[in-house]
Amino acid sequence: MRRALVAEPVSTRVPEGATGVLALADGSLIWGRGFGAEGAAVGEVCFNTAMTGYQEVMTDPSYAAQIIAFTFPHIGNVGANPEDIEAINPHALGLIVREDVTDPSNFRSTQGFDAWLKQNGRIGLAGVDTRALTRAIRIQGAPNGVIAHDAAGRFDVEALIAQARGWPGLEGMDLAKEVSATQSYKWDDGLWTLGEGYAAHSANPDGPHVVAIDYGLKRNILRNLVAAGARVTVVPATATFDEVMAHGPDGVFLSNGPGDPAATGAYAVPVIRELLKVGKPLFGICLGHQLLGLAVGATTSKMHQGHRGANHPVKRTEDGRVEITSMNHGFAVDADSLPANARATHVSLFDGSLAGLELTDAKAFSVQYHPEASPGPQDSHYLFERFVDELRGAA
Ligand SMILES: NC(=O)CC[C@H](N)C(=O)O
Repeated sequence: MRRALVAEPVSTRVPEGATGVLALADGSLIWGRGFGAEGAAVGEVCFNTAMTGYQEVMTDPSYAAQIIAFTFPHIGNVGANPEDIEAINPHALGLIVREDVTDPSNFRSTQGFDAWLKQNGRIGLAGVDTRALTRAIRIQGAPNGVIAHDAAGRFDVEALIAQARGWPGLEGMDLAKEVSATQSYKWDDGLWTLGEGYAAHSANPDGPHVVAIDYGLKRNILRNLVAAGARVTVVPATATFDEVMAHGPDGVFLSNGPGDPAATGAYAVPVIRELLKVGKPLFGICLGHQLLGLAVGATTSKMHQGHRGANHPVKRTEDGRVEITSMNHGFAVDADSLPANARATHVSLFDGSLAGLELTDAKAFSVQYHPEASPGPQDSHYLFERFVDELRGAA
């Protein structure tokens, strides 16, 4: 039987001063101080070990339906700003932290983190022993739970536990089409405010044309494609092969995104297979990598322990070089399921899981990690140049 996160029997009495709680499907209750928005949200509880980038993490659409425990104790102290977001809205449901969020101290801050969370309807829970929570998650896998915040300290804990138990879990869940853009758009159409340096780049009128399929994409991927010299058009997750081709792509980018790749694969894989058939060069990141794997006949599985952080070492099989990478994934392509026309290009040095693949009979490659990661590390930026340079040759 799984070990509960706190000693049994669990008391349902609200401790003095508690204004927030994490209620897990196994009946565990982790009390703390609520911040950000009030309310309750149900999802998968996972942890992230990055020391910086909490705003990027909260707005990364790949975190839809997830509640993130940050292992770094000081979160929120550089406030919030309009530049560090990976999507217009946050997608993570909430966050769990050790220390209370302090007033911001940073020249880039335009708003306190607490106010930003309130404004965006995201719930925080502070004062939690995040080390103990992380150890428990490592042992038992990412549990389902409800994060709740009520300033008056009123909680119906039985109902919260029941809600956590009733949530079906991420396996089998397609979330890509929920977070995707619903209409195509050109990245350089002024929809995004990127600052002066990027305005110059974003024109790239003669650059190769990349059509990016948005399964939940992060802005910084588009910035990196543009910085490498491409013109970029974004299409929705559910775009058909004909819709993708109507934009006249030189190459197609398969984005990151939330949920179970096998579920999203139901509509994404047939499109990717068609693209391979007509010889379109492909580059995939994270969910896009998993979908490319599925498209060539590999399988994906939910990992016991996902990878989420900014210092994950990955070995490049070609030359043994180690890249320090950012990661955020809970599923992986099963290395032993790769077909004969695919080879493993990168391997995680934490657990040996597959971190990159390349087709030997097509111009298509993908990585499980996030080369676009902002803030850093930047070891893997070369992948954007490799893709766009390849398209230049083909354009
Ligand atoms: N960042 C991503 O694209 C995540 C992919 C997938 N949802 C996973 O958790 O593995």
